[in-house]
Amino acid sequence: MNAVRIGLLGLGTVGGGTLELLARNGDEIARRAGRPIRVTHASVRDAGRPRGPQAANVQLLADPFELVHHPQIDIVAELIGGIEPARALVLAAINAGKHVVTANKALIAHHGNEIFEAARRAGVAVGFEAAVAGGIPIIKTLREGLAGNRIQGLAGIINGTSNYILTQMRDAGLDFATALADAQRLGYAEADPSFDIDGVDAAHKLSILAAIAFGMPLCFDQVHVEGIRGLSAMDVDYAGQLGYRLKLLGIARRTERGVQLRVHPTLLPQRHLLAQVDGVINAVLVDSDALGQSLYYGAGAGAGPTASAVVADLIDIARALTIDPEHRVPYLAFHHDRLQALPILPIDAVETAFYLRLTALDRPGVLADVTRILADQHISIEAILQKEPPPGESHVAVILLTHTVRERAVREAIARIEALPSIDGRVVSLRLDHLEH
Ligand SMILES: NC(=O)C1=CN([C@@H]2O[C@H](COP(=O)(O)OP(=O)(O)OC[C@H]3O[C@@H](n4cnc5c(N)ncnc54)[C@H](O)[C@@H]3O)[C@@H](O)[C@H]2O)C=CC1
Ligand SMILES: N[C@@H](CC=O)C(=O)O
Ligand code: NA
Repeated sequence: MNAVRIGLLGLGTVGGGTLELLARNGDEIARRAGRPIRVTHASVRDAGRPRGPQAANVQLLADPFELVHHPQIDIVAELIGGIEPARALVLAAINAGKHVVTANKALIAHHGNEIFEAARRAGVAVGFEAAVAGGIPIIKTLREGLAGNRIQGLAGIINGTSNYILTQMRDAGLDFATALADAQRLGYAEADPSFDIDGVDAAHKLSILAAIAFGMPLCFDQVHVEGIRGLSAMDVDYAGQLGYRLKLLGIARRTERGVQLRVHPTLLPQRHLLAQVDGVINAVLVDSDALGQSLYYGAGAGAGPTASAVVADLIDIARALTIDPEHRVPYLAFHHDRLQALPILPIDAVETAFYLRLTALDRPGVLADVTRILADQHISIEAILQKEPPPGESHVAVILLTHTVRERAVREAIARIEALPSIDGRVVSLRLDHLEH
């Protein structure tokens, strides 16, 4: 049978890994797909850069638009990243009748609705498994493996770079900047690493997961986003002393009042499976009614793991080339005309437990003032840790863990606590979750 011909846009970490994997496992891939899958063309920004031996038989095109219109290409793999020109290239490929595979979560989160609509009109397929949690087949799992379930929620570590940084800070005592530089060197970070550390990349991925899990259009703009940039080693340490670990979580949960969509650092009990997920590894915990809780774990970034997902999509499309497009698995798992625009809860209305760290004058009565304010807001306390002041210091660190409470109540309490003359500076607040539902 004729080979399926691939045009690669970008030969960086993921493009290079894809080329390498297709070459390494070519025979088995052909047996699975029913025909060989061959990269025939690639478009790169720097044509003069030396490429590996796998690129020897690949024709390099300077103009990526020439590639997407090339008559001898069946599937275009967009692996350059960013919004433009990626969006224009993907839409041009679709309109030229090409199938598309992309690892670009920013593109799908912002323009997925438009891209899927264009693909539906053109009768072509768009694969984006690599866009969420790298090599973990989480999109296939939600769309196909759990298709019989009602999915109530999911929580995941879905940014490898920030998890790598948190792990290196905790275990190797590295500072933030050194750990980030390592993640960049290892090919985990985005071209603009602020996307990783400010939670934006995780929010891109969360919006994709939520759309697929709940059957709603993509709504990235409604995700509440906080990253790890402001975390201090002190809070990582205190969390540990209280039996918790800090992780950047993406959480999507259906409640009676609306859908929670949020990315923020979260304290997790040390014994929780997600608390054990370290380094570049990602994991997604899914709550669904028939199966119960299930956990998906694996490398969330890097050349090989991401190529694993890209190549799986290429094989899926190669297998489906003979199938009527109307009968393919829907992009967002639910039929496109059956998506529901569910209300998204503002973060003020979300209920969760909290870790609060305050710097207080070491004087009788201060703690009583604080607990009175919390009681006024109906916030009950689960644990208190008070550190001895260092010699000569007049202030102590006090850490409070609360029971579950409405976010608005905590914000009001924090404002009143910060106004107390006996409290120094800002109150550090981090959400805490046992993820038991
Ligand atoms: N690195 C990783 O672990 C993962 C990356 N991704 C996504 O995969 C995509 C690619 O990421 P990486 O390979 O890490 O980036 P990269 O920066 O290593 O590679 C991108 C390549 O595209 C080339 N490029 C940029 N603009 C171009 C243009 N107009 N025409 C042709 N080539 C162009 C660049 O020269 C570069 O070689 C991004 O969307 C990223 O978010 C997804 C999952 C994991
Ligand atoms: N920068 C991302 C790459 C994979 O999506 C990450 O660190 O997870
Ligand atoms: Na994936």
